[in-house]
Amino acid sequence: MTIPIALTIAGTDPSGGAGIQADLKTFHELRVFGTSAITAVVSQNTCGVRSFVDIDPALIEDQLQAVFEDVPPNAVKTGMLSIVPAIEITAKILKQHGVSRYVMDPVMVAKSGHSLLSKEAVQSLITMLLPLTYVTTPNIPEAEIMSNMRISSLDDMKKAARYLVDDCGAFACLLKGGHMSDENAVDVLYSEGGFETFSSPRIATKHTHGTGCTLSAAITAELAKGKSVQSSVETAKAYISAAIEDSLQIGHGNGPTNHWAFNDRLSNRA
Ligand SMILES: Nc1ncnc2c1ncn2[C@@H]1O[C@H](COP(=O)(O)OP(=O)(O)O)[C@@H](O)[C@H]1O
Ligand SMILES: Cc1ncc(COP(=O)(O)OP(=O)(O)O)c(N)n1
Repeated sequence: MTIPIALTIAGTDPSGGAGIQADLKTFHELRVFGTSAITAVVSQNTCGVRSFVDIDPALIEDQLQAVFEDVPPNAVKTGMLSIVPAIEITAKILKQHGVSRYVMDPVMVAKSGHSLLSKEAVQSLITMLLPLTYVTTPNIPEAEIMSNMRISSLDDMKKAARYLVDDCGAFACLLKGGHMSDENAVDVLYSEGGFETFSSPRIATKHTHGTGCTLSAAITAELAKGKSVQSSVETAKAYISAAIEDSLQIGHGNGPTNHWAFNDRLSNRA
């Protein structure tokens, strides 16, 4: 039996809702062997980010080489990269190992408002990593910064997604609509010259900590199994929708999503 392996390169969340912790839970639930390289140790919980320390770039590189030499991943995702050297090293390793199934979640600011990416690093994300990206998953504020466009409608989302692919070199862009206020949460996928939308009822809850991390990890897990971009996004959208619908009232702030919900629904259907 071939075991699909996914790698997440990201920061931590000791309270378990976002970052590396959310990614590994998602890989596990989708039956993919999860590996990780830590870029920053972040002190945060459901109430917000308190502080973080960037990991020495040489140690990020060493973690990545340790994974690639021993348990080479079928797909890779990045979350919080925070500083330019972390981006440079990631780009170098992705190229060195010929990684094609790479998902870039351009993490910039946590929901609590704390910046997780330095200002200088935004441009490096665009010039060094977007051209290597198979699927990028910006939310609306991230897509506005990356495309330098104002996004307030579905048409604007389409324009920005097209720009990140046609002008910046990603293979596909899933622009997430979680920050809009429509009745449905609509995400727009642009790839190979075509658009597809993925819609789910907007759930009235404040417990959405880690939704972006979880969605991009689910896409990565499905890509690691060899699924197409469209199929991976479809499964990931079902995973995050169930996880938000059954989200957990843990902690005093924005609680985490529920990683059991997707498989619970599948087993109830069986
Ligand atoms: N209240 C909600 N109800 C249903 N789906 C949501 C809700 N909020 C976000 N989503 C979905 O969760 C995923 C993450 O979206 P978003 O919140 O935009 O990302 P981020 O966490 O990076 O800010 C997307 O698929 C989005 O459509
Ligand atoms: C270490 C780390 N990485 C990313 C995030 C942002 O996660 P996201 O899924 O966008 O969820 P919120 O934090 O915005 O709720 C993070 N918080 N920590």
